[in-house]
Amino acid sequence: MSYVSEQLEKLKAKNPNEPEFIQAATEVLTSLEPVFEANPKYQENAILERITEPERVIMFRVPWVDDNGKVQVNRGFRVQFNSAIGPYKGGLRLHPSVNLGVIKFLGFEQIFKNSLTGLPIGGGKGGSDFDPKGKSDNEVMAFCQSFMTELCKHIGADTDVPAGDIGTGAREIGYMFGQYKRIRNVYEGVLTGKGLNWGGSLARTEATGYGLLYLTEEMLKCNGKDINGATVCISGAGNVAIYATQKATELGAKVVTLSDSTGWVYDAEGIDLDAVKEIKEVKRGRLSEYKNYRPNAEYHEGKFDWSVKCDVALPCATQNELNADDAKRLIANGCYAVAEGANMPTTLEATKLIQEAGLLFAPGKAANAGGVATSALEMSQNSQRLSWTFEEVDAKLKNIMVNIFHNIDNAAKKYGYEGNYVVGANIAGFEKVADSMIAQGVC
Ligand SMILES: NC(=O)C1=CN([C@@H]2O[C@H](COP(=O)(O)OP(=O)(O)OC[C@H]3O[C@@H](n4cnc5c(N)ncnc54)[C@H](O)[C@@H]3O)[C@@H](O)[C@H]2O)C=CC1
Ligand SMILES: O=C(O)CCC(=O)C(=O)O
Repeated sequence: MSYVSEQLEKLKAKNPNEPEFIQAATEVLTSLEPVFEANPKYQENAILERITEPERVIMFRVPWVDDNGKVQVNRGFRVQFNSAIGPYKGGLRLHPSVNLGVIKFLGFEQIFKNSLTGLPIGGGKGGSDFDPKGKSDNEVMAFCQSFMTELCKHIGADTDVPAGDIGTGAREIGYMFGQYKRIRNVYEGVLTGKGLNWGGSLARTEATGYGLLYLTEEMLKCNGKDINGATVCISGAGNVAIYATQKATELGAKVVTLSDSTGWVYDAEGIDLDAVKEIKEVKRGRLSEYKNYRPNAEYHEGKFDWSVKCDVALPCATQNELNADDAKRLIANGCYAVAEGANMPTTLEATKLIQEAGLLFAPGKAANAGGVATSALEMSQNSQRLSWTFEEVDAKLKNIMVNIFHNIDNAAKKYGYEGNYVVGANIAGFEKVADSMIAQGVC
């Protein structure tokens, strides 16, 4: 058994109740086999043993009082995974499915993603099993204040800088920032995704979706295809999905689907984004309302099954939302590219099928890195006490995404895996972190 396989078996035995973390680690470690064979220094320095163990896990009680005066208790997490190349950086997920294994998978992915951006940010992630859906603003504020009352002891502008993720948007970041300032008495860039009046960056809201399209556009271009004129299926209807739809449409593509946790819409004439923004960003409603705006569109209850014919598929909702059966449908329908806007939306089996069928496949840690990259640009602006224009930030974002594509393409080629961007992303993200860990000694 190879050293890498042995480490993977040990990891599985050590973390038996964390399937998402094991899934993410399996993909990364398997990709790294050729790197470990060619570079004995990584094994000698026990890099795999160290990089798969978080530097710190913080798990805490989050008590708050609901609108009926009843005490509620949630569980909070922050996994500070790796600080070799910069302060921990990564979002906070608020969703009932959150547990330690989910946050560890997200934090682990974040190490390599953040490295790929070329910016000085380490990997971390956090969140809670709190569900903001159906809660009043007052209840969301009560939760966020309680959550930050503990979290504020462990973060800081040069230590760990959280941000949004599923369930954490501008409203939640605002409440958390207010509480941090109140307790710590410092005004600093401790969170990203802040409001524009109080330290936020222009284009951060759009960044993950826009970045996904910049990378997809480059990947298609380098493989003789064009986003202009393509039919695109997108899943999700949150921050990433909305701005991916916006940029895809701007680039001349037609987006025909979106989904949320209760159902999905198919609009053959192209998604009406104003309607979606109204439903999701203003009303915080369900996609079932879409038909009120577009009577000719179809609404289907349940999970989106990727059955709509498309050229390009962009899963932008959540982990493991694109399974083997979905992949078979995409392949049968002539789809030629999949790029992940969400974190790990494609199961390992589905990824294998997609790659074996010869479709282009851009993994999330590369394709959705535009969000965290722009967060790092927000941190730079906060440090400088300056604000850049939308055009400046957007131009930097585009440049970062194009560079990421070429770096992962080159890393894949270097190790004999041309066109395998999963392997390329894992290797390109890993080398910088691993070399920094070696330079910093055993820690
Ligand atoms: N917001 C950001 O900047 C970044 C987000 N991501 C990832 O993108 C994905 C989406 O995040 P956001 O758009 O920010 O979140 P969001 O909270 O704005 O939207 C999430 C969307 O996914 C849908 N969803 C959630 N669980 C689902 C389920 N079980 N089945 C079907 N749909 C489901 C929700 O209904 C919603 O439409 C997540 O995987 C997140 O980790 C990745 C990089 C950066
Ligand atoms: O902007 C950030 O720091 C959060 C980004 C994030 O959570 C992600 O890339 O999945």
